[in-house]
Amino acid sequence: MLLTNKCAQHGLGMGFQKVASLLNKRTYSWVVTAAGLKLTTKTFNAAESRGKWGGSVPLWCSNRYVSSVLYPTSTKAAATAATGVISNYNRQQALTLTTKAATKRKMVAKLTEQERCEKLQPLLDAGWTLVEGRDAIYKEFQLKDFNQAFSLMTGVALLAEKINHHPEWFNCYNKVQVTLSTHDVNGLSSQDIRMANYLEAQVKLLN
Ligand SMILES: C[C@H](O)[C@H](O)[C@H]1CNC2=NC(N)=NC(=O)C2=N1
Repeated sequence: MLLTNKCAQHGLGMGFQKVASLLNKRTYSWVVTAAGLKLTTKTFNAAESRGKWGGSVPLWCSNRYVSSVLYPTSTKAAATAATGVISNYNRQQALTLTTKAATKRKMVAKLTEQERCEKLQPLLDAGWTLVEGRDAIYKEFQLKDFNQAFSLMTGVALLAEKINHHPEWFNCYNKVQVTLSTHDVNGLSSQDIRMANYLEAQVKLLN
């Protein structure tokens, strides 16, 4: 479960990263709920939390909503900062995170204009097209037969799971129609470039 990029966009990524890196402290006084941050008197000691949940600190995330995150009392400033950010943050947005993933996950952001020139243009030259009304790219691949089409899709599926980035696609016999966009940033990101380049490379190997 990872911090979504919407959080990073609103600066929550920083707040959470700061707080997340402190989540190994011993006592807590703030709780994040799906409705936002609230004060709590709960205290955990690291030994108990480690024993009880296995990880260093429990993060109660169900599906895509944080039901509670406990902040260290000694960092009320950080929690206040996070509170401040969360209070400005549309609470209806889904957010899921873990301490490890929150600190490690590389936040993807929408492609900049420069990146679009440098990284997107070569794909457009290779036959990808911009999707009308969306910040997304599309290409139809025609393979030799269904077997080739499906082996291409298998490779993409493995990559998708590895980088946690999934295509929108349709397959009919030897055709694979692919649309790429990053839902978390509502547009194109480096993840889409990476997946498109992977597709281009795989198709070259198959043909
Ligand atoms: C919760 C999960 O990590 C996110 O929804 C991932 C999954 N796969 C994804 N795939 C795509 N194309 N865009 C995303 O923003 C995305 N986000």
